[in-house]
Formats: sequence, structure tokens, C-alpha cells
Amino acid sequence: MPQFWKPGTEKPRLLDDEEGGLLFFSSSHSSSSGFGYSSIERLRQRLPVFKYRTAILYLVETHATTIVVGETGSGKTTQIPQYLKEAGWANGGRVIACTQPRRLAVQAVASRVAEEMGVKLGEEVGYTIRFEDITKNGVTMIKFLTDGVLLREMMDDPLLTKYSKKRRETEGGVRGPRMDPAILSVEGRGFNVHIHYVEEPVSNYVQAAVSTVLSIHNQEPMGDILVFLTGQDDIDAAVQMLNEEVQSRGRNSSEGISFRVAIPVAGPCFGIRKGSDSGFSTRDKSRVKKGLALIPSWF
Ligand SMILES: Nc1ncnc2c1ncn2[C@@H]1O[C@H](COP(=O)(O)OP(=O)(O)OP(=O)(O)O)[C@@H](O)[C@H]1O
Repeated sequence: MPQFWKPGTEKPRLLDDEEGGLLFFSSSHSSSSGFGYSSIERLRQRLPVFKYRTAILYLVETHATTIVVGETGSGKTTQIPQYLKEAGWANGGRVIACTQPRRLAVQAVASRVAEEMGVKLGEEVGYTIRFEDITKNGVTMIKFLTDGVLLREMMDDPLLTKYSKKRRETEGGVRGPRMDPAILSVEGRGFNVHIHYVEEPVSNYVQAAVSTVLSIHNQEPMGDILVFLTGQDDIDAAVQMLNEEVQSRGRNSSEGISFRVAIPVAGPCFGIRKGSDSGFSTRDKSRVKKGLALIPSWF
């Protein structure tokens, strides 16, 4: 269950994303997801990529390039760096690098992996984004960074010598890995996804997204709805429309919708929870108006 910052509890660290979003990270070292270590281990093992752990390690060992294809949420980003670390790829002061397109994704995933490993962010697991280097020389084994930072590092060090590369030892001497890329397809999804299309093009997709949210809210049982929009303006407009709807429902019925605005990680989105259990109901107009980001820690 995601955890939120509630009045009276320790204030989480607030990160400002360059795309204009905001993200809360739990500042405590304990599991911000509220799961204990063994639950995290169980969650890790339930991810689709876990079944492929040995195959991935074998392919990485034997090929210069391994391409892993899998559904979103299957565990590629959070798990594969950990598998590599567990297999010794970060021994001897080497570093496992994992790039993400955006700063916020880098911070979120580094924070999550540090939590899964039970370590403090910035030590065994760190990240580097422009103007911020949360890594420790000789200590950091898994480093998340933006594509841009990696490119910059390549300008100074084209062979990326500090990152982990292995050569296969054979009786006849040292032999390099195979140069043809290995491609591995991870089957399975973390969540069931059903895709529905509108029958006709819509002239205002923000309005259409809001109408869809309301119709899901009216027809489906209790749960969360995530909406992906293209930018902050669209998110603000959608929040405003929903806020107006909530206010008018508030006048006419006791039914509530609470929602939190989230964060561009891979792409801008916001989340809505049916019911009013989060303590951050949209009836708290001041929060909504300020566009305050109320973020589950797993975003
Ligand atoms: N910050 C987080 N807090 C809680 N759970 C998380 C967090 N980040 C990821 N997860 C969980 O870990 C799972 C794997 O996420 P991961 O990012 O590794 O998937 P992925 O295959 O890399 O997805 P994508 O292709 O979208 O990058 C997710 O399904 C989610 O359940």
C-alpha cells in the first residue's frame, strides 16, 4: 500500500523535477512502501523478470550486448541491476550503470532500488543527474543516471572504464564475449491491462480523459485510476475539471473522490482514488488549487 505524507509525520524530501513536476520521497531509511524486507523480497520474486534471472546473467556473461524486452513494470529497471550486482558485476570497485531518460525517473528508481536493497540512497545505490551527484566513490555499486549525464561522461572517458565489463577466461587465454547481441523477451505483465479505444477521434482529449475517469468512477468498484497526459497544463486543466465535478457532487451527494496529482516519471500522469480515504480529499480546495503533489512513494 502506498504511503503518503500526513500531517504530524516526518516530512518527506521534496524533489523538484525539471519538467515541472514534484515528487515526494520518504526521508526515513525504513521501507517507505510500508513493506518489510521479506515482503519486498517476495514482491521482487513475483515480478515477471525474476524467472529470467539466470538466463539474463548467462547472456550478459557471454554477449557484449544483451537486449531485454518486457512489459512495463516487469522489473527490467529495478531488478536487472540488482541481479548483476548479486552476480558480482560490481566487485572490485566497478559500477553498474542504468540510464533513464529523465531526472525524476532516475531519482525515483534509485530510491526504490536502495529501499529494496535495504541501503541508504547515495551509498551502494546512488544516482547522478545534472548538478547533483548522489554517489560515493568506491562505495556505490549501482548508479542510475540520465542519458545526458552518461553521454557527458563518455566525452571524458569514451571507454567508460569505471563501469563493469567482463572478459571470458578460457584455457587458451582471454576471449571476448560474442559480439552479436542477445535478445531476451520477458513474458508476463505485472498488472492485467485491457486496451479500449474511443470509436471516433475526440476534439478535446483532456475533456475526454476526464469523462472517462468519471465514467470509470461511476461504473467500477473501488480502486485507483491513473491518467497519463502530455504535460503540466493538461494535468492542471484535468484536475480543475475534476475538482469542479467533485464540488458539484459534494453538493448533491455524500460520495467523494479523493485524488492526488502525480508526477512525470516516464511521462506526466495523475492518480485518482475512488472513495475518500487518503486524507487528501479534493474537498481540501487549497491543496488542489496549489497543485500540491500528493504522491504515492512508488511513483
Ligand atoms: N518506487 C517504487 N515503489 C514501489 N514499487 C515500485 C517502485 N518502482 C517500481 N516498483 C515496482 O517494481 C516493479 C518493476 O518496476 P520496474 O521499473 O523495474 O519495471 P520496468 O520493467 O523497468 O518498467 P518500464 O519498462 O516501465 O521501465 C513495478 O511493477 C512496481 O510494482
